[in-house]
Amino acid sequence: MNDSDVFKILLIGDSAVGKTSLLLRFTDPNNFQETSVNMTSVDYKNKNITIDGRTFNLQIWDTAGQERFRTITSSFYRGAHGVLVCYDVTDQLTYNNVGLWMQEIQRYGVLGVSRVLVGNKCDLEDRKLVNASIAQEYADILGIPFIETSATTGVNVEEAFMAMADEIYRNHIGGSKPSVVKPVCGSPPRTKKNIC
Ligand SMILES: Nc1nc2c(ncn2[C@@H]2O[C@H](COP(=O)(O)OP(=O)(O)OP(=O)(O)O)[C@@H](O)[C@H]2O)c(=O)[nH]1
Repeated sequence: MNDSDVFKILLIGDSAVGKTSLLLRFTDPNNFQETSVNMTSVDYKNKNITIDGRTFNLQIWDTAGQERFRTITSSFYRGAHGVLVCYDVTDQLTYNNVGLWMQEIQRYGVLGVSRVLVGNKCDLEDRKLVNASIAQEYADILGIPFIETSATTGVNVEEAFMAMADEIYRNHIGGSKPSVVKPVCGSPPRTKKNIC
């Protein structure tokens, strides 16, 4: 596998939005246990995926709690192809802070880094505070995919990482595959073609 076939992907967002859970659910779905998430200190995990018949290695990095102290350094962002910016759909503040995380990406990220906006914990329907249409509007303004996920049930987790991989594939490799994302838990798929 060439270096160009490795996609470095970061998970960022406020503390406790479910970044580690998403990472573990995606990379090891059969062994996913919520109880082990808090005890696990993850740096990064790998998973191979296929796009247009070509295999790519996703190297997915977790902040391992550094964001609590706002000590994410520029080295974390170095060489990143894509960033999943995560918030918790039941916690308005984590959504309000998404703009700050976008600024961090601009400040430290490489030019043209791909982004996907992820609203996690969509299984907690009764406690939902962040309206998906507001998040979708924001993502549309930025020209990036938006998707709601649940690391607990697994809903849309694979789709979120695949949307990220598709973005990187198109932006960095020059592939033409459009991201097809099902943004809200249970809504019909949506094709995104107008990414800058
Ligand atoms: N209901 C529900 N709970 C979730 C979901 N994802 C994560 N959680 C819970 O939310 C809490 C925080 O999850 P983490 O995966 O540790 O979140 P994090 O963003 O990595 O947190 P830090 O390590 O502080 O950065 C844990 O108790 C998880 O079990 C989800 O999709 N639904």
